Amino acid sequence: MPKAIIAPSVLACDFANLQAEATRMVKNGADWLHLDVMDGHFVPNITMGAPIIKCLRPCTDAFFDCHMMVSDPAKWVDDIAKAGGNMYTFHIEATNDPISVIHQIHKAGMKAGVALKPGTPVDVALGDVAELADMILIMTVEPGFGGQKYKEECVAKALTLRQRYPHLDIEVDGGLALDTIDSSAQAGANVIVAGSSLYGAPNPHEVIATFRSKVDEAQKQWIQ
Ligand SMILES: O=C(CO)[C@@H](O)[C@H](O)COP(=O)(O)O
Ligand SMILES: [Co+2]
Repeated sequence: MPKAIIAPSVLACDFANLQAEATRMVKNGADWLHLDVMDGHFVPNITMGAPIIKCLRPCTDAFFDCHMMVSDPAKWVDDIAKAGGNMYTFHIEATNDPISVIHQIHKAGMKAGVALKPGTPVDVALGDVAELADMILIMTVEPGFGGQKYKEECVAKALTLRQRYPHLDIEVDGGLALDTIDSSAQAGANVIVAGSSLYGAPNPHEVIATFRSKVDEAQKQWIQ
């Protein structure tokens, strides 16, 4: 059964101390690091790109979960692969040919994720996309900024996916915290991204452990 994977979003960290802030979460039990790449075009914000990911790569062995909020997903695949990205998750709204982008990502040696904005119906990810992708990301806020309010209505999409694809990694991203994790866990999401609720916590280790136990417990209902 898919196991809980906790992926702190470094978007909420002190970027002046990116190395220490990233490794701090790994020491606190994080499985992955979630790196939000924004191009100022697909979303109204600019964050980091391949040069920063490349600098961070020697600092940790953690799996780099690259969330690509970019208008041209095919354009950055090779750069992110060379920089040390492990998962390349692009937005389905940004391409007419998600299948060829998935193939390009695999050819570059990365896992392929496909992200859906809150207003995008889950139907676009069913069938070939879910069968070829390594992960589907259900956004629970509008992409572009950390610290937004969790949109609980989005988790119905995770439930649809989990019922059809018991082994698929399903990620949720946006507003995940101790008071919102339950609905995502119950809907079958197993990869939990959290920025503000982890970097703002006095005890990130406990928050990560709680996320993990809630997800692992909820996953038991889907498959043994
Ligand atoms: O992709 C995004 C925002 O576009 C996220 O990864 C956020 O960075 C999550 O931050 P919180 O909502 O947990 O503060
Ligand atoms: Co993200």
